[in-house]
Amino acid sequence: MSDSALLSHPARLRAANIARTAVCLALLGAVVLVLTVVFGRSGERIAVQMCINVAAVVALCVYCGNTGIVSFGHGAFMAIGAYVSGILTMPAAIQRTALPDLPSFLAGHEMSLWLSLPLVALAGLAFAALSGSAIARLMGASAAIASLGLLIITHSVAVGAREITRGSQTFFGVPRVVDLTLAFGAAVVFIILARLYRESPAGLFARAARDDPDAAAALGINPQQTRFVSWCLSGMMCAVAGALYGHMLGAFSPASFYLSLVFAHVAMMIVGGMASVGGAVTGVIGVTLLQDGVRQFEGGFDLFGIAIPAVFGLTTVSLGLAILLVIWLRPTGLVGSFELGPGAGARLFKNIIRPSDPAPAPTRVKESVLVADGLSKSFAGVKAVTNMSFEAPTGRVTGLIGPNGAGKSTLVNLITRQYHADGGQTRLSDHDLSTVSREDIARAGISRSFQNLRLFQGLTVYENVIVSALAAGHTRRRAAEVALRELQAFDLGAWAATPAQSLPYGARKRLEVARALAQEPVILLLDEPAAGMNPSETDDLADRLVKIRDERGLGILLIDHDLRFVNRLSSWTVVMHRGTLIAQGTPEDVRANPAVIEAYIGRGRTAAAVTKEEENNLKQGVRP
Ligand SMILES: Nc1ncnc2c1ncn2[C@@H]1O[C@H](COP(=O)(O)OP(=O)(O)OP(=O)(O)O)[C@@H](O)[C@H]1O
Repeated sequence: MSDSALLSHPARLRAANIARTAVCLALLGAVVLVLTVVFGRSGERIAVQMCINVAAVVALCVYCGNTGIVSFGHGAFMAIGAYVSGILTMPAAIQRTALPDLPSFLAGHEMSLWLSLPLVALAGLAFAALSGSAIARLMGASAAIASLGLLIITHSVAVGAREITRGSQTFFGVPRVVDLTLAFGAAVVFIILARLYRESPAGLFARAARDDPDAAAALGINPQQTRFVSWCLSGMMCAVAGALYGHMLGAFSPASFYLSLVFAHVAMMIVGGMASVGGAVTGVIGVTLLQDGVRQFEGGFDLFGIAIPAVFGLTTVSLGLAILLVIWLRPTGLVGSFELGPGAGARLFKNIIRPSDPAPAPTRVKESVLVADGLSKSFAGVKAVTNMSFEAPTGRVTGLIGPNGAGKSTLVNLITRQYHADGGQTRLSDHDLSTVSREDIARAGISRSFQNLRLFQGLTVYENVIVSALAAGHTRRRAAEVALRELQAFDLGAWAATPAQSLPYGARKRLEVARALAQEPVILLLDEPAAGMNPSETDDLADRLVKIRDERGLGILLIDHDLRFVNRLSSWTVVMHRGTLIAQGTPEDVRANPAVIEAYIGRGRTAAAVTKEEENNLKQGVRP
């Protein structure tokens, strides 16, 4: 493969990412310019506030956008940042009056803002690590409520710690050094940081775990760890944004960082769309302009000679209406799940991977054997799998068949440790896998597809595959090569920049197999990869899998109800019925086995009573 082809593909994606970041920056820059040129001093004041809000909401989105969890706790980090920086930068003379009982190690530092910011970031990080060790364990509504609890606790502590914060009284004397240049610069740095994190391996892992924690864990990604990393980075950035906010205000109290600020930021994030940095920026701009526009009319106005009286709370009501409207018309926010700019919806960068780009050569896996030894599992008395033993070596496709409810998927879930076995053992050659974590199964070289599609819906086709290669421990460059190879192997290159959720059904099924293969597994477990495909799509998938089996030498455990598909690929078939092994052998032997015929066709009849037509169907591999 030519170097230029290899280089051009990551380079094209990098260019698309830079262009998307530039779109965010240009959007903010244009609004700031218009505000300052058209409205002068008052416009500049709004622009400073807007830029600080952009920094805060983008920081909030680092957690919320990448994990899918709405946090109400980020006001706590902003408060910490503002108070830490306020204390460190306050002139000593004012400090003696304002905070006479301040502990001596905190007093009289008189630092510049620039010196205080790294300490603010450290304080934010330390608090985030402490709180994150608990909050990162939670998902969804529980995590959101826990974050609200964090906000309430921090607020109470701030009100109570009078020697340090002046309690609920105004904390004054903080140098007002934040001008438009500094606020805009901070917003730019925060946007770039958030974009870099979003596209980094850690950001991709977090987004994958957000979309499907089980599928992410099956790739070796630890969902809790990804939430912790996002929380820490987000908390640290929020603390810095809080410090800047404090230095913009000059005087504040714990109430300045409490519910009204938090809800305003969450509203901005929801209006714009929390899954993207562009969404955060758009939300802040939209809500700020709406609020400032409506505020002009709050004190009453004249409409064609009719005096409209003052409406108290008009700004809040309009914000509430905006949120309702957006949630109703566009639940994912104005920008949606994907970044603004080229690449979104695969419009401009449709052919990120051209069909003409040659794929790097696949590697042959080293010989191993997957051994299931006496595996059992019951669900509330239902024996799903009982004492199942079989082997699936590399270099062979092992078919695993059985009627509905036979226990095939449960068996795969036991091997991949999604379920914990009641008894028995799984080994990969000499490596005992019976007690390792789900993530370690992937690291041991076993990857899988799921019976029901479990793609990362908020990721593009390319991201779905590269995240798998990155999770397998490849460098970014190597992961890009592997992703390119798998996308080509499954004819998905033209859809590289398309959101996975927009693919046609057959392509989605192929993408799940491509994603599993990007781990370069020793053993691949395919749970009904052809389910729902039409005959030509099934044949096409079979051709691709045959090629992969021959080229790479990996072992495949193939489950499917389409016996023609299974028989075409596998040279050894394992048959389950009611959770137990009823036969195994070559496909021909298995087809002639009376127990198999009875399990499939008998339904209470004996093998002798099977009609000629039914027997022929089974022999030809027609789906029973
Ligand atoms: N999480 C679960 N909780 C309770 N029962 C379960 C669970 N998973 C599977 N079962 C039960 O275990 C038995 C085996 O189900 P399983 O899905 O493994 O069979 P299968 O062979 O994969 O079936 P199919 O071919 O229809 O997918 C069924 O009776 C099923 O209802």
